[in-house]
Amino acid sequence: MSQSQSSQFSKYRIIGLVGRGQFGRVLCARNRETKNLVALKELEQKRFPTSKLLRELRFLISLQHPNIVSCMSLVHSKNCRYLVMEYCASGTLRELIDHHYQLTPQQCIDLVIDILLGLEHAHNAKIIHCDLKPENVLLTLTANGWQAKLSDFGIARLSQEMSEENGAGNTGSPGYMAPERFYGQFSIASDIYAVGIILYELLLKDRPFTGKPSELMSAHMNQRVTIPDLVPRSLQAIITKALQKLPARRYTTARQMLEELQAIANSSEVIDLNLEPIARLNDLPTISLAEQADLLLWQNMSDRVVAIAHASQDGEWIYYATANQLQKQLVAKDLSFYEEEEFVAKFNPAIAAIFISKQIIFVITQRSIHRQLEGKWQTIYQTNQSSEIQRGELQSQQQVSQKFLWAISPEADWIAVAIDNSLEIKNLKYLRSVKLGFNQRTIHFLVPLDQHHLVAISNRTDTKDSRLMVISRRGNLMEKRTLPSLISQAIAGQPSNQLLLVEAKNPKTILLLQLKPYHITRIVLAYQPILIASTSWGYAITGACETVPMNASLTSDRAKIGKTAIILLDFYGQNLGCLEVEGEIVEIAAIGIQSLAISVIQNQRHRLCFIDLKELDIDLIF
Ligand SMILES: Nc1ncnc2c1ncn2[C@@H]1O[C@H](COP(=O)(O)OP(=O)(O)OP(=O)(O)O)[C@@H](O)[C@H]1O
Repeated sequence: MSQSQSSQFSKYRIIGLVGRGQFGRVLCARNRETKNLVALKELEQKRFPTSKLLRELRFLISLQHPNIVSCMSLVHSKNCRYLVMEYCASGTLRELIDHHYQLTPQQCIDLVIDILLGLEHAHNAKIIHCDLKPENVLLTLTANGWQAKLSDFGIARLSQEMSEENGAGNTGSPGYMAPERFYGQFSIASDIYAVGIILYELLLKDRPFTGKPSELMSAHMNQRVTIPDLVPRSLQAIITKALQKLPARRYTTARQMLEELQAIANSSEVIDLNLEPIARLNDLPTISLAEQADLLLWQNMSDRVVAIAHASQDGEWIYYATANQLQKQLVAKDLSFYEEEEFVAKFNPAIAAIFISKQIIFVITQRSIHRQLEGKWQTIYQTNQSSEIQRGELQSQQQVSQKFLWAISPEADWIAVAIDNSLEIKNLKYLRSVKLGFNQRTIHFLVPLDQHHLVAISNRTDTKDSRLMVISRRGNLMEKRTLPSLISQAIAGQPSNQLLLVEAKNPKTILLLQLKPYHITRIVLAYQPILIASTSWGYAITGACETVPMNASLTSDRAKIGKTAIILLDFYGQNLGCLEVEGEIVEIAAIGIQSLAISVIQNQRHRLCFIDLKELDIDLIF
């Protein structure tokens, strides 16, 4: 490795800490020139003497394969050495396994096939991994699943070598270690054994052997593996062969195991395999709110509530819009009482959304007449004594079919408005604005990110992917990323830098996207999301309890909804609980930190309902 290669730490801009391993920290960084993301992995000088590390690096850099995390170089900062690696934005296979939901059998097999392809390439280059486990399999997102990439090649082997030299015995993870590894021996067959355990764990959310390291050692060496009958015989046979105690009885190459898996991957036995019951073991109970009437505060409304927002003062001031009217109402923080609603103002065209920050209430109105859009935003500055009104127009001269999109900064000092491929960001204090054009690219979603930035998302139907652009409030393009799917909804999370996106092609699938460090988690929900509210602890997502036909129009679908589910997710996408409400929820908003407000239609009656989450048996971190 040349000196110039190893001294270019400054060409990377650190974006954030991704994780910590036994060798040190892993950072997400951007190459200032190419704008590509990389992972910088700290390697302690003491643990890895430079000569040995450089020897190993020669192998690592030569290992180029789509299923192996590629290593680019070694760079030095003042205090540390870093391995520069390809960045994998969807975390590790461990995180995927630990989520509540179950992957499909096809997804499990595809991930294992990826692992075997990477292993085959390394084994052909005479490199054995030695420490294969879900923590060392990194993921990138693809259109329908993930691409698995093996990491820590060489470093694991070097670490093993260093421990042996120091008389410390074996390194490795006992849960995945083949029997011979406990005697300090390893071969291609030891990696195959670890793949067998990973396949078992992906399918069954458990490992064949668990316990303390000494118990694990004895189990790997002596105990027979039992595979539940649920797993088809063809898959059982593959796992059993990979997990033979004697290395010579296992698959002799990764290719052999891969071909057997490929042969059964599309068989009816595998396609029809229903792994859902396994995931259900971890499922949280669904709370039916009809049976818990005392936790709710219901109120009959004369009209449909189309928008809800709140401002916290001595109690919770709830603002809500019914068509052209904005009203407000004081509700006690513990929902023990509410006062009569008060009229605030009338609007024309009808209200589409309201947003409150500090004492400013934003009201967005819009209507479409003959494919011509008419829209306004209006702010009402409210204090106890007076209210001051500021108005702005959202005018479009063009014939357009889509809506205006808008994003308001958390402290309401700018508003961004997009229509088709143009974007205007208006500073509300100085009433100055910047305008941007995006050539042929239509903006489909606009999301405020923090006080200084917003995100514009554009779906590209020709390439079936979407482009995400981080734009500063002054109109500078800060960051561009491509997502491998089309998006049908996008909202900002309350920790700035997080977005929740719904995939258009996989309608039950959401993406939680973290920008610093860059991270994407794909989550499959039990229901197809309809409305999403971001809260101080995560997200509340409504979904129709009945399956909604994919090709039916939204309005006709909604008419059929008898019960609506509210799925509660934390910021990591973990399921916190599920509520079921009679009727159709047409609007949802977080009220303070522990309540939700929902607008419900049931038997053609309109109701506004407040739910006190603190009283429910749900572990929310308030
Ligand atoms: N190339 C990468 N791209 C994105 N994230 C990465 C990358 N490499 C590592 N990470 C993240 O950093 C964390 C720590 O990684 P690291 O490889 O140092 O430790 P580990 O594999 O968890 O444990 P060990 O130190 O035992 O190998 C991982 O859990 C993963 O989330």
